[in-house]
Amino acid sequence: MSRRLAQGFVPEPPPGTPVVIALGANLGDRDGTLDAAAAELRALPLTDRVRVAEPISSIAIKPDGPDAAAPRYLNSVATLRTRLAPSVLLAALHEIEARHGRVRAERWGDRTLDLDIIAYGAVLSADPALTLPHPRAAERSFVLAPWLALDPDAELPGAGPVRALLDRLGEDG
Ligand SMILES: Nc1ncnc2c1ncn2[C@@H]1O[C@H](COP(=O)(O)OP(=O)(O)OP(=O)(O)O)[C@@H](O)[C@H]1O
Ligand SMILES: Nc1nc2c(c(=O)[nH]1)N=C(CO)CN2
Repeated sequence: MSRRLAQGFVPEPPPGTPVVIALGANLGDRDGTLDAAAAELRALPLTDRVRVAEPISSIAIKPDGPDAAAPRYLNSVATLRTRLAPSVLLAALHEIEARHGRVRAERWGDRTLDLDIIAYGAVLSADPALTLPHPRAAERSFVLAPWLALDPDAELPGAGPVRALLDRLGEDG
């Protein structure tokens, strides 16, 4: 045994990768579902420093644009550190979605819970099964606004400061 271990030195685990997750819900008890999902993120193995933004209400965006007839969304963002690999984290998020009755039918259809990985450290991936950063994050004020509220210095890898991205969306209406 090394002298440091013999002296009771317990090494810190590696700190993990900073990850940003978007949460959205527009069916059912949206508040309750987001609260439960936040608790489930806090309970993930090898994961700590989970912070969750105050949810915002947003109009449903459908493939043809904003849809005032669809139920409004509650959206939030969580930041955390994890030592789970990206694919393992995505599988865990799909399990959480499934526990909340998520059904995948039409594209951008109404849903009880959606969990997307917005960024996993500075990892860039074009894999359709897990594209990083999330390819539509920079266009989504319902992602950028709660993220900025959690972290005023947030940066979307490859796209720049979240504050500037959000300002740009504001100018476009
Ligand atoms: N960064 C990512 N986060 C979550 N899922 C992703 C990501 N990149 C690719 N995917 C893949 O996208 C598939 C569809 O995900 P999902 O049903 O949540 O899409 P969506 O929420 O309807 O649309 P959008 O991707 O525009 O938010 C998932 O099965 C997953 O494999
Ligand atoms: N307001 C809002 N609209 C959406 C959302 C969402 O989370 N919030 N998610 C979508 C697909 O992920 C499609 N449209």
